[in-house]
Amino acid sequence: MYLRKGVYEKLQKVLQLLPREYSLILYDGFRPFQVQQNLFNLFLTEMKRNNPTFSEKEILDETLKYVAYPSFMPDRISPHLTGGAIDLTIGTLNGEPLDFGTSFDELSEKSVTRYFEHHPDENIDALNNRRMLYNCMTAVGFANYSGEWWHYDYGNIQWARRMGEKEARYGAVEVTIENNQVKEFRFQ
Ligand SMILES: C[C@@H](N)C(=O)N[C@H](C)C(=O)O
Repeated sequence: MYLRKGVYEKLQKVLQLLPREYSLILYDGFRPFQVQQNLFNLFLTEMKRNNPTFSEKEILDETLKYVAYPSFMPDRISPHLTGGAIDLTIGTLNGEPLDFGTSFDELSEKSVTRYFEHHPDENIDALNNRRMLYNCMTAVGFANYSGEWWHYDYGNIQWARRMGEKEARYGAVEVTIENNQVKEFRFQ
């Protein structure tokens, strides 16, 4: 997995804040454009299959809650293309994920970070675990995407907007891929 150095350093700080019996499980970091595009198409197809009565617009609007549109445009860069976005959870020291109330990437309203704040009786463990991740991540400077409890940003345009920063620190990263390996990075 590739990440911006600043993101990696902040994750080290998060590990120091977490109670000693826990670890961080990293699901996804930097994504090349092609990967974002494939993910977007996969989610769109899944959304269509799950909601056969939805209009094209409803399918698109719902899909965009769970995956960013693949874009290099500076004011709407997909966050994972910058290396400044991380999808993660908290696990035991054996790498077993704690209960966060949904699986990673679940297409469900329960994936909204604050869902259990409004439904605490449904799953108090998930509520507390989401709070633990949120508090540790925001304490070191990450900003959460409110639609997904596992997605945090640092340094990209989404982070800058949520934090009231004048500008992003990280733009998009383009890569050349050969034989499924990254051969060259180009920083915008
Ligand atoms: C696909 C999911 N893990 C994700 O990363 N969603 C956000 C919104 C994204 O694509 O940036």
